Amino acid sequence: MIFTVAIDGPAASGKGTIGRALAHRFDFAHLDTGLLYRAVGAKVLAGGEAIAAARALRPEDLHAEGLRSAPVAQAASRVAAIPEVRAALLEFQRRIARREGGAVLDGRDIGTVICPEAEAKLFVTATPEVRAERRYLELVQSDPTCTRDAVLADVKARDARDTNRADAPLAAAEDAVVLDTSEMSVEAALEAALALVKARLPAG
Ligand SMILES: Nc1ncnc2c1ncn2[C@@H]1O[C@H](COP(=O)(O)OP(=O)(O)O)[C@@H](O)[C@H]1O
Ligand SMILES: Nc1ccn([C@@H]2O[C@H](COP(=O)(O)OP(=O)(O)O)[C@@H](O)[C@H]2O)c(=O)n1
Repeated sequence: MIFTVAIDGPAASGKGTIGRALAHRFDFAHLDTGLLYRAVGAKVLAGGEAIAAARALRPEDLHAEGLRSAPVAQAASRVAAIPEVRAALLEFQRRIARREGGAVLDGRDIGTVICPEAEAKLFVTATPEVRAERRYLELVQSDPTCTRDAVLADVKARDARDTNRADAPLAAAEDAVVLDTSEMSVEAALEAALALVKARLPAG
């Protein structure tokens, strides 16, 4: 069966949490596409050139140390605005999206550009303040010097860059179901996502 769940939304809205849970539930593959841009961003921070790094990206690069850090997130959103970087990463994502056995991809442009034909599309969002608090609680564990204000500024800067770029900007597909998780528990968000996927799965 070919079945794609496309999950898009701004930073720290809960895309990955929902994506992982759905993939586990239905035994689908899961690709956190942000990791591709983070891996390219990390290579640029290490002195590489963005387009060359994107073209040379290998699956093991997605497991590199430190990809979740704030500086790598900012570098990711800068390289993500370069059309040649996006083009270099497109085929890999499409192949996974349409693989036999089902797939969940989360990112910014899955329902709009990578897989417009996805059977189920979710746009997960929350207020910048709620998202920054969630991300702060994660980041402070590995970097005790990080502050709520700095994380909120990072989230807002990245959202603005991702939304305003010309190529594949962050946007909800017209046929996406919007899930605002600002006042939703993880469990409630998962339940809503699960209901959408179940409704779209072929009967039987
Ligand atoms: N509905 C929710 N309520 C509270 N915390 C959440 C919710 N969804 C996700 N989180 C937490 O917020 C953080 C960011 O979630 P994540 O799924 O990694 O977001 P994204 O993939 O959009 O960046 C994680 O620590 C996650 O446990
Ligand atoms: N499909 C995607 C996924 C991520 N990205 C970029 O990669 C950055 C990091 O994405 P991410 O999904 O890991 O970020 P979080 O939502 O986890 O904070 C984003 O800010 C975007 O600039 C993108 O442009 N397109």
